[in-house]
Amino acid sequence: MKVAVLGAAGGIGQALALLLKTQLPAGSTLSLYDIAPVTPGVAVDLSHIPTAVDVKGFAGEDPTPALEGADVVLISAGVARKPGMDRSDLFNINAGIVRNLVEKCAAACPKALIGIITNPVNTTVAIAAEVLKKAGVYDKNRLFGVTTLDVIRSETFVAEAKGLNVADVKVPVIGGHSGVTILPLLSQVEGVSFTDEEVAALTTRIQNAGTEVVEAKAGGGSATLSMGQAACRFGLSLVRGLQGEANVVECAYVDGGSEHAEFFAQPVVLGKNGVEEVLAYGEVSAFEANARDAMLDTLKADIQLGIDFVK
Ligand SMILES: NC(=O)C1=CN([C@@H]2O[C@H](COP(=O)(O)OP(=O)(O)OC[C@H]3O[C@@H](n4cnc5c(N)ncnc54)[C@H](O)[C@@H]3O)[C@@H](O)[C@H]2O)C=CC1
Ligand SMILES: O=C([O-])CC(=O)C(=O)O
Repeated sequence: MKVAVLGAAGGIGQALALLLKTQLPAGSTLSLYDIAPVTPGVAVDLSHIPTAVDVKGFAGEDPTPALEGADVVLISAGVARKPGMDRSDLFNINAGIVRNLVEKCAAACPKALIGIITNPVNTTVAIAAEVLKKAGVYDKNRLFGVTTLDVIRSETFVAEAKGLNVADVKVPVIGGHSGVTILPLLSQVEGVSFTDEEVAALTTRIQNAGTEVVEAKAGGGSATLSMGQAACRFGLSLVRGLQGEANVVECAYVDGGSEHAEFFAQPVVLGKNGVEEVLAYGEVSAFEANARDAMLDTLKADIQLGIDFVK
Protein backbone atom coordinates (compact mmCIF):
# COMPACT_ATOMS: atom_id res chain seq x y z
CA MET A 1 0.00 0.00 0.00
CA LYS A 2 1.43 3.39 -0.95
CA VAL A 3 0.13 6.49 0.83
CA ALA A 4 1.21 9.95 -0.33
CA VAL A 5 0.90 13.07 1.83
CA LEU A 6 1.02 16.39 -0.06
CA GLY A 7 1.84 19.28 2.29
CA ALA A 8 3.90 16.88 4.35
CA ALA A 9 6.26 19.48 5.84
CA GLY A 10 3.40 21.45 7.39
CA GLY A 11 1.79 21.28 10.80
CA ILE A 12 -0.77 18.68 9.78
CA GLY A 13 1.52 16.94 7.32
CA GLN A 14 4.28 16.21 9.84
CA ALA A 15 1.88 15.00 12.54
CA LEU A 16 0.06 12.85 10.00
CA ALA A 17 3.30 11.44 8.59
CA LEU A 18 4.47 10.46 12.08
CA LEU A 19 1.21 8.67 12.84
CA LEU A 20 1.19 6.90 9.47
CA LYS A 21 4.82 5.80 9.90
CA THR A 22 3.85 4.10 13.14
CA GLN A 23 0.42 2.78 12.12
CA LEU A 24 0.36 1.84 8.42
CA PRO A 25 0.40 -1.90 7.74
CA ALA A 26 3.85 -3.51 7.48
CA GLY A 27 5.23 -3.30 3.95
CA SER A 28 3.56 0.03 3.15
CA THR A 29 5.30 2.98 1.57
CA LEU A 30 4.79 6.49 2.88
CA SER A 31 5.55 9.13 0.28
CA LEU A 32 5.97 12.70 1.52
CA TYR A 33 5.81 15.77 -0.71
CA ASP A 34 5.88 19.49 0.00
CA ILE A 35 7.30 22.54 -1.78
CA ALA A 36 9.38 23.14 1.35
CA PRO A 37 13.00 21.99 0.92
CA VAL A 38 12.98 20.37 4.37
CA THR A 39 10.70 17.56 3.17
CA PRO A 40 13.36 14.95 2.28
CA GLY A 41 14.75 15.62 5.76
CA VAL A 42 11.38 14.99 7.37
CA ALA A 43 11.42 11.62 5.61
CA VAL A 44 14.96 10.84 6.80
CA ASP A 45 13.94 11.76 10.35
CA LEU A 46 10.90 9.46 10.23
CA SER A 47 12.90 6.68 8.59
CA HIS A 48 14.83 6.19 11.86
CA ILE A 49 11.65 5.00 13.60
CA PRO A 50 11.74 1.19 13.64
CA THR A 51 8.56 0.21 11.78
CA ALA A 52 8.17 -1.76 8.54
CA VAL A 53 7.00 1.31 6.62
CA ASP A 54 9.33 2.71 3.98
CA VAL A 55 9.42 6.54 3.91
CA LYS A 56 10.48 8.68 0.98
CA GLY A 57 10.53 12.49 0.82
CA PHE A 58 10.26 14.80 -2.19
CA ALA A 59 10.45 18.60 -2.47
CA GLY A 60 10.33 21.06 -5.35
CA GLU A 61 7.72 22.15 -7.84
CA ASP A 62 6.59 18.76 -9.16
CA PRO A 63 4.87 16.19 -6.94
CA THR A 64 4.86 13.53 -9.67
CA PRO A 65 7.66 11.33 -8.25
CA ALA A 66 5.79 11.21 -4.92
CA LEU A 67 2.52 10.26 -6.60
CA GLU A 68 3.54 7.45 -8.93
CA GLY A 69 1.88 4.22 -7.81
CA ALA A 70 0.02 5.87 -4.91
CA ASP A 71 -3.09 4.06 -3.66
CA VAL A 72 -4.10 6.88 -1.33
CA VAL A 73 -3.26 10.61 -1.55
CA LEU A 74 -3.96 12.90 1.40
CA ILE A 75 -3.70 16.62 0.58
CA SER A 76 -3.05 19.18 3.33
CA ALA A 77 -0.97 21.58 1.21
CA GLY A 78 -1.96 25.22 1.53
CA VAL A 79 -2.34 28.03 4.01
CA ALA A 80 -4.10 27.89 7.37
CA ARG A 81 -6.29 30.43 9.17
CA LYS A 82 -5.22 33.18 11.51
CA PRO A 83 -7.53 34.85 14.06
CA GLY A 84 -10.26 36.93 12.41
CA MET A 85 -10.26 34.85 9.25
CA ASP A 86 -13.00 32.57 8.05
CA ARG A 87 -12.18 29.31 6.24
CA SER A 88 -13.50 30.91 3.02
CA ASP A 89 -10.73 33.55 3.31
CA LEU A 90 -8.29 30.75 2.40
CA PHE A 91 -9.93 30.22 -0.99
CA ASN A 92 -7.80 32.70 -2.94
CA ILE A 93 -4.57 30.87 -2.21
CA ASN A 94 -5.69 27.30 -1.61
CA ALA A 95 -7.97 26.92 -4.64
CA GLY A 96 -5.04 27.15 -7.04
CA ILE A 97 -2.83 24.89 -4.91
CA VAL A 98 -5.47 22.14 -4.81
CA ARG A 99 -6.21 22.50 -8.53
CA ASN A 100 -2.54 22.15 -9.46
CA LEU A 101 -1.91 19.20 -7.15
CA VAL A 102 -5.02 17.31 -8.26
CA GLU A 103 -4.01 17.85 -11.91
CA LYS A 104 -0.80 16.02 -11.04
CA CYS A 105 -2.75 13.25 -9.29
CA ALA A 106 -4.95 12.85 -12.37
CA ALA A 107 -1.84 12.27 -14.49
CA ALA A 108 0.31 10.24 -12.10
CA CYS A 109 -2.15 8.15 -10.07
CA PRO A 110 -5.64 8.45 -11.61
CA LYS A 111 -6.99 5.49 -9.62
CA ALA A 112 -5.81 6.70 -6.22
CA LEU A 113 -8.25 7.51 -3.45
CA ILE A 114 -7.85 11.24 -2.78
CA GLY A 115 -8.62 12.80 0.60
CA ILE A 116 -8.76 16.60 0.64
CA ILE A 117 -7.88 18.26 3.95
CA THR A 118 -7.01 21.73 2.59
CA ASN A 119 -9.62 24.38 3.42
CA PRO A 120 -12.17 25.50 2.53
CA VAL A 121 -13.05 21.80 2.17
CA ASN A 122 -16.63 22.55 1.02
CA THR A 123 -15.08 24.23 -2.03
CA THR A 124 -11.71 22.51 -2.56
CA VAL A 125 -13.40 19.11 -3.01
CA ALA A 126 -15.59 20.58 -5.75
CA ILE A 127 -12.43 21.98 -7.37
CA ALA A 128 -10.78 18.56 -7.22
CA ALA A 129 -13.83 16.92 -8.81
CA GLU A 130 -13.88 19.41 -11.69
CA VAL A 131 -10.15 18.93 -12.31
CA LEU A 132 -10.55 15.15 -12.39
CA LYS A 133 -13.56 15.45 -14.73
CA LYS A 134 -11.56 17.66 -17.09
CA ALA A 135 -8.81 15.06 -17.12
CA GLY A 136 -11.39 12.34 -17.84
CA VAL A 137 -10.55 10.31 -14.74
CA TYR A 138 -13.26 11.35 -12.27
CA ASP A 139 -14.67 8.55 -10.14
CA LYS A 140 -16.95 9.94 -7.43
CA ASN A 141 -16.19 6.96 -5.22
CA ARG A 142 -12.51 7.90 -5.02
CA LEU A 143 -12.71 11.52 -3.87
CA PHE A 144 -13.28 12.55 -0.24
CA GLY A 145 -13.36 15.71 1.81
CA VAL A 146 -11.84 14.78 5.15
CA THR A 147 -14.33 15.78 7.86
CA THR A 148 -13.11 13.31 10.48
CA LEU A 149 -11.94 16.13 12.76
CA ASP A 150 -15.58 17.14 13.26
CA VAL A 151 -16.33 13.53 14.24
CA ILE A 152 -13.50 13.16 16.74
CA ARG A 153 -14.25 16.57 18.28
CA SER A 154 -17.90 15.58 18.66
CA GLU A 155 -16.91 12.32 20.32
CA THR A 156 -14.54 14.13 22.69
CA PHE A 157 -16.94 16.91 23.67
CA VAL A 158 -19.92 14.56 24.17
CA ALA A 159 -17.86 12.19 26.34
CA GLU A 160 -16.61 15.14 28.43
CA ALA A 161 -20.08 16.64 28.84
CA LYS A 162 -21.71 13.34 29.81
CA GLY A 163 -18.89 11.63 31.70
CA LEU A 164 -18.71 8.78 29.19
CA ASN A 165 -15.81 6.60 28.07
CA VAL A 166 -14.86 8.37 24.84
CA ALA A 167 -13.99 5.03 23.20
CA ASP A 168 -17.70 4.11 23.37
CA VAL A 169 -19.06 7.36 21.92
CA LYS A 170 -19.99 7.50 18.25
CA VAL A 171 -21.33 10.71 16.67
CA PRO A 172 -22.16 10.98 12.96
CA VAL A 173 -21.49 14.46 11.56
CA ILE A 174 -23.19 15.45 8.31
CA GLY A 175 -23.17 18.40 5.91
CA GLY A 176 -19.87 20.11 5.21
CA HIS A 177 -16.80 21.42 7.02
CA SER A 178 -17.29 25.03 8.08
CA GLY A 179 -19.53 26.86 10.52
CA VAL A 180 -23.22 26.07 10.16
CA THR A 181 -22.54 23.39 7.55
CA ILE A 182 -21.07 21.15 10.28
CA LEU A 183 -23.99 19.25 11.80
CA PRO A 184 -23.38 16.65 14.52
CA LEU A 185 -26.32 14.26 14.91
CA LEU A 186 -26.44 14.30 18.70
CA SER A 187 -29.90 12.69 18.67
CA GLN A 188 -28.20 9.51 17.42
CA VAL A 189 -25.68 9.15 20.24
CA GLU A 190 -26.53 5.90 21.97
CA GLY A 191 -27.23 5.67 25.67
CA VAL A 192 -27.52 9.40 26.46
CA SER A 193 -30.08 12.12 26.21
CA PHE A 194 -29.49 15.84 25.98
CA THR A 195 -31.64 18.81 26.95
CA ASP A 196 -32.42 21.30 24.17
CA GLU A 197 -29.92 23.69 25.77
CA GLU A 198 -27.21 21.02 25.77
CA VAL A 199 -27.84 20.23 22.10
CA ALA A 200 -27.66 23.90 21.15
CA ALA A 201 -24.48 24.51 23.17
CA LEU A 202 -22.68 21.34 22.00
CA THR A 203 -23.62 21.92 18.37
CA THR A 204 -22.29 25.48 18.48
CA ARG A 205 -19.08 24.36 20.17
CA ILE A 206 -18.48 21.65 17.54
CA GLN A 207 -19.19 24.11 14.71
CA ASN A 208 -16.76 26.66 16.20
CA ALA A 209 -14.09 24.22 17.38
CA GLY A 210 -11.71 25.15 14.56
CA THR A 211 -11.98 28.80 15.59
CA GLU A 212 -11.43 27.78 19.24
CA VAL A 213 -8.02 26.38 18.21
CA VAL A 214 -7.18 29.28 15.87
CA GLU A 215 -7.82 31.77 18.68
CA ALA A 216 -5.94 29.71 21.28
CA LYS A 217 -2.91 29.49 18.95
CA ALA A 218 -3.11 33.30 18.64
CA GLY A 219 -1.71 33.67 15.13
CA GLY A 220 0.33 30.47 15.16
CA GLY A 221 -2.02 28.53 12.88
CA SER A 222 -5.01 26.23 13.20
CA ALA A 223 -5.57 22.66 14.36
CA THR A 224 -2.63 20.48 13.35
CA LEU A 225 -2.22 17.71 15.94
CA SER A 226 -5.90 16.79 16.29
CA MET A 227 -6.17 17.06 12.50
CA GLY A 228 -3.13 14.81 12.10
CA GLN A 229 -4.91 12.24 14.25
CA ALA A 230 -8.19 12.69 12.35
CA ALA A 231 -6.48 12.37 8.95
CA CYS A 232 -4.58 9.30 10.15
CA ARG A 233 -7.83 7.65 11.28
CA PHE A 234 -9.43 8.44 7.94
CA GLY A 235 -6.39 7.42 5.88
CA LEU A 236 -6.09 4.11 7.74
CA SER A 237 -9.79 3.47 7.14
CA LEU A 238 -9.25 4.04 3.39
CA VAL A 239 -6.37 1.55 3.51
CA ARG A 240 -8.43 -1.00 5.46
CA GLY A 241 -11.18 -0.72 2.87
CA LEU A 242 -8.69 -1.13 0.02
CA GLN A 243 -7.36 -4.25 1.72
CA GLY A 244 -10.82 -5.77 1.68
CA GLU A 245 -11.79 -5.36 5.31
CA ALA A 246 -15.57 -5.42 5.77
CA ASN A 247 -17.72 -2.82 7.54
CA VAL A 248 -15.26 0.07 7.45
CA VAL A 249 -17.53 3.08 7.96
CA GLU A 250 -16.55 6.75 8.18
CA CYS A 251 -18.36 10.03 7.69
CA ALA A 252 -16.85 11.92 4.75
CA TYR A 253 -17.78 14.75 2.38
CA VAL A 254 -18.55 12.94 -0.87
CA ASP A 255 -20.38 13.14 -4.16
CA GLY A 256 -22.77 10.50 -2.90
CA GLY A 257 -26.02 11.31 -4.68
CA SER A 258 -27.36 13.26 -1.71
CA GLU A 259 -30.75 14.87 -2.14
CA HIS A 260 -29.36 17.94 -0.33
CA ALA A 261 -26.29 19.00 -2.31
CA GLU A 262 -23.80 17.73 -4.87
CA PHE A 263 -21.33 17.08 -2.07
CA PHE A 264 -22.53 16.18 1.41
CA ALA A 265 -20.82 14.64 4.40
CA GLN A 266 -22.51 11.46 5.56
CA PRO A 267 -21.54 7.92 6.57
CA VAL A 268 -20.05 5.75 3.83
CA VAL A 269 -18.82 2.16 3.71
CA LEU A 270 -15.24 2.04 2.41
CA GLY A 271 -14.01 -0.79 0.23
CA LYS A 272 -11.64 -1.84 -2.54
CA ASN A 273 -12.82 0.97 -4.83
CA GLY A 274 -13.27 3.72 -2.27
CA VAL A 275 -16.92 4.38 -1.44
CA GLU A 276 -18.63 0.99 -1.55
CA GLU A 277 -21.96 2.26 -0.29
CA VAL A 278 -23.37 5.59 0.80
CA LEU A 279 -25.36 5.03 3.98
CA ALA A 280 -28.49 6.92 4.87
CA TYR A 281 -27.81 9.12 7.87
CA GLY A 282 -31.05 7.99 9.46
CA GLU A 283 -33.61 9.71 11.64
CA VAL A 284 -32.86 13.25 12.76
CA SER A 285 -34.49 15.46 15.40
CA ALA A 286 -36.51 18.55 14.54
CA PHE A 287 -33.54 20.71 15.63
CA GLU A 288 -31.23 18.78 13.29
CA ALA A 289 -33.68 18.86 10.37
CA ASN A 290 -33.94 22.65 10.72
CA ALA A 291 -30.18 23.05 10.97
CA ARG A 292 -29.70 20.79 7.93
CA ASP A 293 -32.15 22.73 5.81
CA ALA A 294 -30.76 26.08 6.96
CA MET A 295 -27.20 25.18 5.92
CA LEU A 296 -27.98 24.21 2.35
CA ASP A 297 -27.76 27.65 0.68
CA THR A 298 -24.32 28.18 2.23
CA LEU A 299 -23.12 24.70 1.28
CA LYS A 300 -24.38 24.93 -2.29
CA ALA A 301 -22.77 28.36 -2.75
CA ASP A 302 -19.46 26.98 -1.44
CA ILE A 303 -19.67 24.12 -3.94
CA GLN A 304 -20.59 26.40 -6.85
CA LEU A 305 -17.56 28.58 -6.10
CA GLY A 306 -15.34 25.56 -6.64
CA ILE A 307 -17.08 24.50 -9.84
CA ASP A 308 -16.83 28.05 -11.26
CA PHE A 309 -13.15 28.28 -10.33
CA VAL A 310 -12.23 25.43 -12.65
CA LYS A 311 -14.72 26.04 -15.44
N1 LIG B 1 -10.15 19.40 6.88
C1 LIG B 1 -9.95 19.81 8.11
O1 LIG B 1 -10.66 19.40 9.03
C2 LIG B 1 -8.82 20.73 8.43
C3 LIG B 1 -8.16 21.39 7.44
N2 LIG B 1 -7.12 22.23 7.72
C4 LIG B 1 -6.45 22.89 6.58
O2 LIG B 1 -5.28 22.18 6.22
C5 LIG B 1 -4.38 23.05 5.53
C6 LIG B 1 -2.97 22.88 6.06
O3 LIG B 1 -2.89 23.30 7.40
P1 LIG B 1 -1.50 23.25 8.21
O4 LIG B 1 -0.80 21.97 7.97
O5 LIG B 1 -1.80 23.69 9.59
O6 LIG B 1 -0.70 24.43 7.46
P2 LIG B 1 0.89 24.64 7.38
O7 LIG B 1 1.09 26.03 6.89
O8 LIG B 1 1.52 24.24 8.66
O9 LIG B 1 1.35 23.59 6.27
C7 LIG B 1 0.97 23.71 4.94
C8 LIG B 1 2.08 23.12 4.11
O10 LIG B 1 1.66 23.19 2.74
C9 LIG B 1 2.83 23.43 2.00
N3 LIG B 1 2.47 23.91 0.67
C10 LIG B 1 2.01 25.12 0.30
N4 LIG B 1 1.81 25.15 -1.04
C11 LIG B 1 2.13 23.94 -1.50
C12 LIG B 1 2.13 23.33 -2.78
N5 LIG B 1 1.76 24.02 -3.86
N6 LIG B 1 2.53 22.05 -2.89
C13 LIG B 1 2.91 21.36 -1.80
N7 LIG B 1 2.93 21.86 -0.56
C14 LIG B 1 2.55 23.14 -0.42
C15 LIG B 1 3.63 24.42 2.81
O11 LIG B 1 4.99 24.44 2.41
C16 LIG B 1 3.41 23.88 4.21
O12 LIG B 1 4.44 22.98 4.59
C17 LIG B 1 -4.98 24.45 5.70
O13 LIG B 1 -5.67 24.81 4.53
C18 LIG B 1 -5.95 24.28 6.85
O14 LIG B 1 -6.99 25.23 6.84
C19 LIG B 1 -6.70 22.43 9.00
C20 LIG B 1 -7.32 21.77 10.04
C21 LIG B 1 -8.46 20.92 9.85
O1 LIG C 1 -10.64 26.02 11.51
C1 LIG C 1 -9.69 25.93 10.70
O2 LIG C 1 -9.26 26.87 10.02
C2 LIG C 1 -9.07 24.59 10.53
C3 LIG C 1 -10.14 23.58 10.48
O3 LIG C 1 -10.73 23.33 9.46
C4 LIG C 1 -10.57 22.99 11.75
O4 LIG C 1 -9.86 23.09 12.76
O5 LIG C 1 -11.65 22.39 11.75
